[in-house]
Amino acid sequence: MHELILICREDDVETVSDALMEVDSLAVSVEDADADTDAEKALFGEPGMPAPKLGWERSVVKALFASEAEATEAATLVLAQDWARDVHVQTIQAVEEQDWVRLTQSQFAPVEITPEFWIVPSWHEAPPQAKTVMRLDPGLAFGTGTHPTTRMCLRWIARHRDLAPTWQRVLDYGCGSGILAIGAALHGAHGIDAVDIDPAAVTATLANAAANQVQLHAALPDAAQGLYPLVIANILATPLKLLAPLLSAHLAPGADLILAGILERQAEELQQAYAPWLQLEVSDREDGWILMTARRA
Ligand SMILES: C[S@@+](CC[C@H](N)C(=O)[O-])C[C@H]1O[C@@H](n2cnc3c(N)ncnc32)[C@H](O)[C@@H]1O
Repeated sequence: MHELILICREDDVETVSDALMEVDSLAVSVEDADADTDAEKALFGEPGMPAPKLGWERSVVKALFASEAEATEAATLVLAQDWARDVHVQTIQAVEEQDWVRLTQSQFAPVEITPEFWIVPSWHEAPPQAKTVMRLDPGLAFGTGTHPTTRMCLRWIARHRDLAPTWQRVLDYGCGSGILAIGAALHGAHGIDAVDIDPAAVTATLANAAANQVQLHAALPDAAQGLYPLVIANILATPLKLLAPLLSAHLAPGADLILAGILERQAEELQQAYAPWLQLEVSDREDGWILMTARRA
C-alpha cells in the first residue's frame, strides 16, 4: 500500500477528497496540517450533528492506494486540475501493512459507568468488579458509552435502580445504538420502547439488544404510544425543545424525564421550553454537558 499526502486550503478539502475517491483511492482522511503547533485550531462539533467544517485552514489530505504507481498517477491527475493551484504534494510513501481490525479494536476499551456497571466491547474481558455488564461494539449508530451525555444517562439509571419495579414501561427517544434502553433493561426495566428517526439506529438497537439477551421493542418514533413511568432522550437542545410537548405527553403521573445532549449554557432555554409541563433541574454535569431531569406531579 502507498499513501499520497497532499496539503491544501480548507476551501479545497472537499474537492480534493472527492477527486481522490474518483481516482479509486481506498480511503481518504483529513488532518490539521498545524496539529501540535501554536497555529493548531480545534474544531468542535456536537453529537449527531454534521462536522462544523470539513477541514482546517491548512489541511493534510491522506489518500491510500494499492500501489505506488496508482498514488503517483492520482497525484498527477489532481495537480492537473484548474482548481488545484493551492494543492501541493507533500510525499508519496509506503504504508506498512497493519492488522486494521486489531488496531480499531484497541481504541475501544471497557467504559466505567459506575464502579459496578461497565460497557464492555465483545473482544474484552469484563473487569472483575463489574456486576452489571453491557456488551456493545462500536457500530453505525451513536452510543458506545464514551460520550459524556450517554454516560450521564446511564449513571442516572444505575443510581436509581431502586425505582426499577416501577419501570414497567420505558421510552428511549432517540435510541441510537440502544445503549440507554439496554442499560434500563439490565437494571430491571420492562416494556421498553426504543425509537429513532434513523432506521439504521433501529436495526443497531435490535442487534445490540439481542447480543445482551434483552427484550425491547425498537422502531421509528410513531411506535411511542401512551404513558411511561420513565422517558429518556439524549438528542440535542434544539430537537429536545421542539419535542417538549410530545415527550411531556408521554409521562405517566410520577414519571421521571431524563434529558441529555444539552450544553451548560443551554440549561435555561430547556427549562423555559418544558415549563408548561415540568420544572427541569440540572442533576449531573460532565465536560460542559449537563443532564436535566424532572418528575411529573
Ligand atoms: C446523540 S444520539 C444518542 C444515542 C443514544 N441514545 C445515546 O444516549 O448514546 C441521538 C439520536 O437521536 C436520534 N434523533 C435525532 N433527532 C430525533 C428526533 N426528532 N426523533 C427521534 N430520534 C431523533 C438520532 O438519529 C440519534 O440516533
